[in-house]
Amino acid sequence: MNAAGSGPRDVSRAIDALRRGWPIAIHAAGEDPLVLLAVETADPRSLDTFAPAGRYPVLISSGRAATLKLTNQLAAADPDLPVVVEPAPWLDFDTAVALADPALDLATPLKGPFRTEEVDRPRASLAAIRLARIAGLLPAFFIDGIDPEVVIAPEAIDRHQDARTLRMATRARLPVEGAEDAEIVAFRAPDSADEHVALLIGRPDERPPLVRLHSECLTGDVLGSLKCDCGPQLRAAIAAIRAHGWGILLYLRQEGRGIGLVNKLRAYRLQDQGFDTVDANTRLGFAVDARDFGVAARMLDLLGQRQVRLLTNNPAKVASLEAAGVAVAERVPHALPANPHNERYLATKRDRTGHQL
Ligand SMILES: Nc1nc2c(ncn2[C@@H]2O[C@H](COP(=O)(O)OP(=O)(O)OP(=O)(O)O)[C@@H](O)[C@H]2O)c(=O)[nH]1
Ligand SMILES: [Zn+2]
Repeated sequence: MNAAGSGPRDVSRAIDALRRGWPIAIHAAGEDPLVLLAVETADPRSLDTFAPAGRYPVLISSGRAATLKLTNQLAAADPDLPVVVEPAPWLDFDTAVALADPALDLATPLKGPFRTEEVDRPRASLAAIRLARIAGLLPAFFIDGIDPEVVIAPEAIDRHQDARTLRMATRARLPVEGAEDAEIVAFRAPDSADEHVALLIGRPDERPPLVRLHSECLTGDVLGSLKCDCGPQLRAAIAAIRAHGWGILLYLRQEGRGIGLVNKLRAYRLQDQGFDTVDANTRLGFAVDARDFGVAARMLDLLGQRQVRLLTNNPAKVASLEAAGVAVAERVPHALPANPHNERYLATKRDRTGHQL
């Protein structure tokens, strides 16, 4: 096996490989390499090439394992660690897909029984689950197959996600509805495809800016989805900043609270089956909120702002921005009227994720 790649570019290669259905390995210091093939992008042929002897344990996230009631054999295990499902004659490709993808949980009972074991390469396993999220894939892998070309270290993923590499790319005037004097500033990091933008509204004065951190929501922002409150919040933020006199709207490319568009739509499909927004994320195997507001702090820093008034109902956003070095002088509530389609979503945010609505 090649030496573990250490540059962030290797992470881009690893993400690309996983999305194409090619194996990669994660090699943490002091552990054996963990060879991975993403279940979502594998097919029976690539699995056969990956594991010619037909032995392929499956690595799934802790949340997914708990959903499938596969954690009870692991009494002493760390509840946050991913879980390995041991090979079994009935663990064929389709069954592995059913382990990975909750879409059919209610329709087809899972074959079994399955034996699970604690991961013996905890750092690489955690990094694998993280990488799946960054790649927008389901967090489940066939493991221990043939040596792949791309090998990365967990630290390379940290560096890949490091907000300090973000730079201003360009800026221009952008008159928008509700703020005709706005200016847009685009930010880019060398190793990430995410292009974040800031909308600067009004003329700075001695007061801290009114700031909104808006996480991308294609369905709400662009298509007018009524399932969430994003679209109205986006427009109301521009109006509130204008009314305050000046401020900044950060449009962060953190679709689906950081799990990506496809995984968010998978969560919506689970919500169609009756699960709420919190349980849907857990069933998929993700954290309830996978966002990192370090990017927002870095953007504010590059714009010369270290103290803000923050438009949000989410105290976790305030805490995470402060942890990243931006002082929040005041939290300004940003609640909008509910509609029949987002009533339950807003109630879940209030009751389960601490939103002050
Ligand atoms: N995973 C997932 N993401 C969702 C769902 N509904 C909306 N989102 C995403 O949640 C994000 C919107 O959250 P925000 O409005 O920025 O933040 P918040 O945590 O609700 O806090 P506020 O600042 O009070 O609005 C966007 O990235 C949406 O795509 C859902 O059901 N599941
Ligand atoms: Zn939304």
